[in-house]
Amino acid sequence: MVAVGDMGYQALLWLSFGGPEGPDDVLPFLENVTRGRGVPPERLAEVAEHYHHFGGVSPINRLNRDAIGAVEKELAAQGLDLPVYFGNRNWHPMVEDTLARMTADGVRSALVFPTSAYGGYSACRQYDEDIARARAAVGADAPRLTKLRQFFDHPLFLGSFADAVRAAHTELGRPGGARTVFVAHSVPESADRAAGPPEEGGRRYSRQVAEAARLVAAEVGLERHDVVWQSRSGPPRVPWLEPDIVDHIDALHAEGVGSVVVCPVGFVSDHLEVIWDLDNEAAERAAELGMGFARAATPNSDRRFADLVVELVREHLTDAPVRKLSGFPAAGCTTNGAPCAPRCCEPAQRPG
Ligand SMILES: CC1=C(CCC(=O)O)c2cc3nc(cc4[nH]c(cc5[nH]c(cc1n2)c(C)c5CCC(=O)O)c(CCC(=O)O)c4C)C(CCC(=O)O)=C3C
Ligand SMILES: [Fe+2]
Repeated sequence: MVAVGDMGYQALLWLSFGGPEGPDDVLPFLENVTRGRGVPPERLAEVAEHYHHFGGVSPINRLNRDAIGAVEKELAAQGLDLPVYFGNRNWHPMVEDTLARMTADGVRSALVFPTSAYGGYSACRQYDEDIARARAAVGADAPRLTKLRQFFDHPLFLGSFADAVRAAHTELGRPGGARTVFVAHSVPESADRAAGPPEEGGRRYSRQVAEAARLVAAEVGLERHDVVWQSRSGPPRVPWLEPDIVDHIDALHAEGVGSVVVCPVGFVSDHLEVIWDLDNEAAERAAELGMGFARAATPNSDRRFADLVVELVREHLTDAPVRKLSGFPAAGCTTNGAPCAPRCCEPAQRPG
């Protein structure tokens, strides 16, 4: 075993979104997610119903625990002695509590794996805010926390989506006959414009999503593909990234497209927004229109996901080459919650 502590890090903190684990958790969880964000009460009630449809349990915590188990095995297999801790932004185990435990266990410096591959406020900068908030809650003894970089263009991340898209086409059984549609979480137009350092011209989130989709499409050898969005929230008068996946299925039907493969390239696991908005709503619309529908799996279920995390860790421990397939700048790796660059992905001014 290599004592990674000798290299300056004593732990890996797995930092995720969090989700309810029973009916009584749903409302307090949603209040944590939306505090101060101007999400209308009608939208909250609607989303609460999605959770109650599954008994008030989001799969996200279980998926994270499964993935952590796989990463622990892979770290051990590669001879790296690095304990993994789990903390969330919005639900238990809360990152503040996890960081307090890490501090009590004597951790002085840790790496952080955020369960989002992309830049932008919700996908990157808000995890920096979580890190800063947890350190402030712990106080002067808080460990130094170094977040791993954005991995939307990593060959292991894109490779598992490429295999999943191929498998979904096989499942549909219409080789070359189905349109492939990549989908990511919508964000407000204003948030996307503010994504990235201002001198890069904004839109880091939507440009990275489009680039990830392009790279997967190229690896699969797709003739054409589309990039669309899901799960918009916020007041209707505020513009968000469009088109929405369900509207897009209507548009494809009108164009004469007979079947679709939907690939949730914006996410790492089959959490509630994937199983509700895609497997439920989008699949239902396709069925109503008589269209074929298959949804590509997310990387969490692929054993390469653990390899990806360990490879990102290794970038910090050795001079291992940084593997990335896009020409976009590597970003997101910062310490103690600092932004990637001045004014990078600044949070929008929110009502209230
Ligand atoms: C870019 C992005 C990602 C991908 C990056 C990443 O993975 O981090 C993501 C992931 C997720 N979003 C999730 C759940 C929710 N997101 C909400 C609300 C919002 N998401 C936004 C953006 C994103 N969200 C935004 C701009 C809002 C509006 C409010 C605000 O400005 O913050 C709401 C409130 C209700 C609603 O308005 O829909 C819920 C319940 C879950 C957990 C699902 C589960 O429980 O399994 C996950 C992984
Ligand atoms: Fe979200």
